[in-house]
Amino acid sequence: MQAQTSHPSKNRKNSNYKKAPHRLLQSAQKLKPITMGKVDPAFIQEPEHRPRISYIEGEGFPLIDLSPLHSNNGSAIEGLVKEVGKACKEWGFFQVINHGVPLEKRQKIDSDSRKFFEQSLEEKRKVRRTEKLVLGYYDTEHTKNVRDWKEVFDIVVEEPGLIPASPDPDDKEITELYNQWPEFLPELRETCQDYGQEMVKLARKLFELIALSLGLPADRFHSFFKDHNSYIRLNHYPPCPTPELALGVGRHKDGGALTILAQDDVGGLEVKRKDGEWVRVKPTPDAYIVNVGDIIQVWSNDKYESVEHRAMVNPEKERFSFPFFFNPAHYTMIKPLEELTNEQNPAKYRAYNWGKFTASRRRSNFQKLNVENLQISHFRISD
Ligand SMILES: O=C(O)CCC(=O)C(=O)O
Ligand SMILES: [Fe+2]
Repeated sequence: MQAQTSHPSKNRKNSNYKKAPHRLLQSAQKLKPITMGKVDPAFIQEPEHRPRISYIEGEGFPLIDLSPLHSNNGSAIEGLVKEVGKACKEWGFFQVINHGVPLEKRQKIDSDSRKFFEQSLEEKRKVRRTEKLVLGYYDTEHTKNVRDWKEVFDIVVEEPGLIPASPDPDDKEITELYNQWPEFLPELRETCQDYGQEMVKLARKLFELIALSLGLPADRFHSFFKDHNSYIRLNHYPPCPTPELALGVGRHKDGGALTILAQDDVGGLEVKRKDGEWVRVKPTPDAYIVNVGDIIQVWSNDKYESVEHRAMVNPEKERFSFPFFFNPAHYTMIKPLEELTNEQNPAKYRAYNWGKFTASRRRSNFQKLNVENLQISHFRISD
């Protein structure tokens, strides 16, 4: 299937929001967003970043059938590699079907997440994230200093997760990260572990396709992920009475290597197309949404770019999504691959340490800093 860019006005749709019923207002109040009849200003986006209630559905958004991976048909695989390369270059995002992840694993994480988030705040806060315990439940995340209309639960796929204790380059201490599991839902542990293993398998296959699409050997990236530092996030976006002012997740790029997202059938993910338009990714049953993270951008020396995205909220329906963030080992130095640079196309980035990069990002989760959090652009070599 081809990635096409069609004219935005052709795909414009009205989502026809109705007034939020009182009952839903109450459920949204669990996040305590409404003070004195007004939405807490912490959630309100600057006017230029507010979502549009009428949106463009990205009809040209690439949908890639991975079935050739399960056959031994060389020319079909070649076609697939081309499709992946084109999608990475033109969108930085694509959906995959026939990916080999058993549907039951996805259904299980979906149903367990629903059970988890419907518990009282008091129960969920028993497994809440703190500065020391950085995994678990969290409902006050901010993206670019505006609060997100969501609650999340974070899990590392391989335990213990290892990250530097601080962003300070001279501090060699490594922190071990352990998952926190809720007592009221003991099966969540196995569900997430199983799902995580499936995601790792899929991510490795996708990396083989990405490597081939860059003219590299299929296994070129594998060694970076030997001690991978990947995690799963369960996202719950409650109904929001003012979806025109707030976002479930504010605009951002993913800092890791590759993200694989499962979204439910409500929809809300928007991707910034290369022409600058925000387009909505239409939910496709049992498809996964894949996006290039900042690390692929650096490895490929900007051939594939990490793209901004955000999640809209809905006045009537709650929404769930489950991103899997595939990240290399903390000790990995990220820099443009030598095979992809030469005199005409010199490296555009200085090498940086992945663990220190995440440690710096984590610190800004807990302290309101006046500076922008660390970005790959800070390592860009000026022309
Ligand atoms: O929920 C979504 O659709 C997007 C979530 C996302 O981008 C993230 O958690 O990084
Ligand atoms: Fe994201």
